[in-house]
Amino acid sequence: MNTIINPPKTDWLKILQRPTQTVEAIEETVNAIFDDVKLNGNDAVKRYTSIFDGVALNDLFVSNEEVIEAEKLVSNDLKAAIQLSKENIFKFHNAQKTKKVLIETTEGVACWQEKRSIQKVGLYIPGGTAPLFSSVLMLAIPAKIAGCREIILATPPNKKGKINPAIIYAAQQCGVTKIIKVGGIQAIAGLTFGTETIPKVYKIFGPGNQYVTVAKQLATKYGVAIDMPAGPSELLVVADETADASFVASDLLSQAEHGTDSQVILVANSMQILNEVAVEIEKQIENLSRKKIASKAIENSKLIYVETKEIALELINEYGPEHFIVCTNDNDFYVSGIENAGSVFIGNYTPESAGDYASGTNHTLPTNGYTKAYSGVNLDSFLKAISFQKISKKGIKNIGSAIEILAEAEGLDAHKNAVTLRLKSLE
Ligand SMILES: NC(=O)c1ccc[n+]([C@@H]2O[C@H](COP(=O)([O-])OP(=O)(O)OC[C@H]3O[C@@H](n4cnc5c(N)ncnc54)[C@H](O)[C@@H]3O)[C@@H](O)[C@H]2O)c1
Ligand SMILES: N[C@H](CO)Cc1c[nH]c[nH+]1
Ligand SMILES: [Zn+2]
Repeated sequence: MNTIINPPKTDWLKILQRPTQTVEAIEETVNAIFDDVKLNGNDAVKRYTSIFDGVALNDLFVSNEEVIEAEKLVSNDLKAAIQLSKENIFKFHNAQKTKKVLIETTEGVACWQEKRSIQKVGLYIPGGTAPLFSSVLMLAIPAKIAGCREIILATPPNKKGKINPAIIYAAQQCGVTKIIKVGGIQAIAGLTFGTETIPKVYKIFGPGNQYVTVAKQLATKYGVAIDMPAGPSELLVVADETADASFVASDLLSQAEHGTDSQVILVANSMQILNEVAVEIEKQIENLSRKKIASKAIENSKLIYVETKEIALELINEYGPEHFIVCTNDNDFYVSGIENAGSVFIGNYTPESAGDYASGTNHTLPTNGYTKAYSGVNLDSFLKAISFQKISKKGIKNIGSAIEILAEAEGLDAHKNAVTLRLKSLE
């Protein structure tokens, strides 16, 4: 891990660069696969599954037999843990329901807003290096609360053409309509264009590696909406001498183990905690089953010392981390000052893993600096807001002449006439 002391502001951009590839670097591959899937449907989807996942599939869908088998393969302990996680995610997302907003803007002019669900949604569940069944809960639970009608889940198969039973079980528990055994760019292409058997959806959700993330971004060219670019995991911890170095190191490693292109950063006002965390990382990494992946990610990672908390906060907002842990003697300063972050974890006893699995918040979050403009997945991600207005005779008299003047000033006679005719009818 690189230690950087008091970097000048002019260096921040370079220091805070993500290790992921750019859209430009992956675009060509995505475009070629999109064109092929658009033209050749399932044949192309199967061909790319064979190239990238090393398996020749006959059927792209999880069968009823596989659903029954999955239920038997998941242990009771795991089922109970899934249940607790499901309940907390449900509570937090159900509480996000909003009431109809209604207001009379001028006497006789009623305006209101109501939410409606997006009817067909595609959920991408990563499965390349770890079967992220927790992401099923994070996406399918709010989709169901919102009232989405068709919930199509796509996830890569293993070399035997199977999906991890916990993914199937979680999907079943959360009311997913269909599971497609397809991952990567070909899955996003299938959900974007539809094939002989894969339904075309209106919005695609979910995290994934850089290929999946770029494919989602390019899918928007074809009229499909996406939740956000949710790529390789990131974590930034701000800590001082009140933090526990072993806790901080464990948190940094928890996100480093996701992928070689994950990035973790420690910002500190104390050289002591910085050094202690570095030692702890070396120690703890030895016992990880994904040591190789975590070590590679740690190479992309930084320990940054800055003089003051004000400088620390400015740097953190410039980076805009997906996950932000605050462990200092003045947590309120960071909590009230944070502008750009996906999800914030406060205090020594709030590990990032809690948000990944069971606190109730959503773990599908913007990465790569997109926290500056995007929210993480929440109930509203699965809803659209429709506005309504109803104007009475009194109402049109009240606002009619203003509309006429505005329409005339824009040179739009027909707009003006639509009001003038009504006002005349009321004379
Ligand atoms: N931001 C978030 O909210 C969030 C949440 C969970 C996970 N993640 C991230 O999701 C990612 C999961 O990645 P993963 O790889 O394990 O699973 P994945 O399912 O995203 O990707 C696997 C697929 O990538 C495709 N692929 C692999 N190499 C390719 C290549 N060279 N060219 C074209 N396609 C290729 C294959 O089709 C494969 O099925 C990690 O980076 C993790 O950090 C992010
Ligand atoms: N930390 C990931 C989001 O970046 C989500 C996850 C799923 N499982 C474990 N972690
Ligand atoms: Zn995680």
